[in-house]
Amino acid sequence: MTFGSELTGREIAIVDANAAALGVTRKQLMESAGNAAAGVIRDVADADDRIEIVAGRGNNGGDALVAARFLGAYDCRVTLLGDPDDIGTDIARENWDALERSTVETRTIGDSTAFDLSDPDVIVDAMLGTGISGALREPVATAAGAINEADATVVSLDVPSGLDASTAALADGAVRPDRVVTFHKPKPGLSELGVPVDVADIGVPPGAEYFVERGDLLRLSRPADSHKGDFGEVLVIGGGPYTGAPALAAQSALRSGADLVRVAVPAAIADEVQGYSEDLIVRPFDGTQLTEPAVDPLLDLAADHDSVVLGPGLGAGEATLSAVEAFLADFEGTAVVDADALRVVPDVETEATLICTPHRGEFERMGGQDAADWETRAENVAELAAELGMTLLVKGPADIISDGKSTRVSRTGNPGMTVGGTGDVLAGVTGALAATLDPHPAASLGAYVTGRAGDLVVEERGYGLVASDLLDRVPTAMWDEQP
Ligand SMILES: NC(=O)C1=CN([C@@H]2O[C@H](COP(=O)(O)OP(=O)(O)OC[C@H]3O[C@@H](n4cnc5c(N)ncnc54)[C@H](O)[C@@H]3O)[C@@H](O)[C@H]2O)[C@@H](O)CC1
Ligand SMILES: [K+]
Repeated sequence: MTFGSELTGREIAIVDANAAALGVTRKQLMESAGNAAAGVIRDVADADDRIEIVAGRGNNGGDALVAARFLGAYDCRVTLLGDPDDIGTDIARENWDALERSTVETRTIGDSTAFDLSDPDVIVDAMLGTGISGALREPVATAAGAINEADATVVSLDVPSGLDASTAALADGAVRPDRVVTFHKPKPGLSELGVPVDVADIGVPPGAEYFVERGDLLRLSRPADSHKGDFGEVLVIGGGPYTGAPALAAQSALRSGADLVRVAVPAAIADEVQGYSEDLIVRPFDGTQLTEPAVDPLLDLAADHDSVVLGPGLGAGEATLSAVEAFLADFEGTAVVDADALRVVPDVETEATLICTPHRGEFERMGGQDAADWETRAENVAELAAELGMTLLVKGPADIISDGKSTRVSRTGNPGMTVGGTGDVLAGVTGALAATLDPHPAASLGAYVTGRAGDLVVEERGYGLVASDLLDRVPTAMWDEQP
């Protein structure tokens, strides 16, 4: 179980980058795509047919340049819409250069008025794929019109040029194909076209969707023009017997990009928590631990935040656990629940969107079945997540993330991270991500980034890390390795 049965443009980019992270390059995928496309074209064309291949400047065009190489036995002409120097990627350019040195007939046109077709029997539409944005621009618009007018069988690669794979919207003047060969997985909008769609396996490694890898960082876009509040406000509710945990979670949330992080802790430890960092905005509630009287004010405070991190350092006192239950019963926002607060989750009825981050022992206490191998454990996590109706992130050598529908595994992290406090860092990172992302991607990236931060520390200093060492590696793990 991984992403959905149809991949949007954004997910395609993530899968692409994850395949590369797993050692299967984009050029290999392009080669497989072009080969698969050639197979469908052979299926459509007669041996003496005239084939016109119209290639765009992106990797969709690149696929067609590979296909042309496989169709050397046919009467084939390749038209590149633009100048070779405009070709967007090195792998497409390399395939263009190879074609130019071969016997395949090629030409380039930049000006749409020059676009003409030689009355072909088959036309291959490889102008735009999942990289489309907006209405068709020249020279694609004119070429698409000519293709639609032609008396030929039209085969579109990946998607008809003009279909936006992220929204399933068809641009005006989009190519109307007789057949589509799409790569790896169907795309939104294809099934509504009413034409045969071949889904070609192009050798994307099965882990590219299953494992959370560097490609998933593409979900994090910090637009340069962002302003305060774009990246969410997080409320950490914790502390009591422990003071470091809520401070760690809060500092992790800040390092993960949250604009504001408030920390609600018992008044008895407020000064101590503030002492960890002046960046924290401490909101004390009466007493030495969380108890019922604090719940209503906390619900009001939580309503002003995009996400809540509930649990770090709260302890498992009877009064505290019933206060946690009371809070969750009335809370309707998004919360990451960690540590002892997890004890009450299976029994509480709540409208809240929950991301629970148990370790394996806490997972079992919540009713999950632990298992030695992570495949079995993954199935059990999916089962409990479906039963409880929430997203589970079960920490372990391999972190397992599931909402009951999609299950993924993050393999970053190392044995040095069993030290206390890394769970608080994970909860804070996940809480910050949950302020702007859906629960499942927030949990997936929370696990990946926290583990990666721990790996960076060990790479630099060897074992002996303490949880606070992770803090200044979180931004590195989030931003410095974007594919
Ligand atoms: N992700 C994957 O798993 C794989 C993807 N591959 C191919 O890569 C394609 C995506 O390639 P790219 O991301 O390079 O993007 P595209 O090749 O879809 O198009 C990008 C180019 O089209 C131009 N363009 C965008 N919108 C336009 C519009 N409205 N009018 C005119 N021009 C427009 C852009 O300026 C850019 O030059 C896929 O559709 C697929 O064919 C394959 O190589 C195989 C593997
Ligand atoms: K296309």
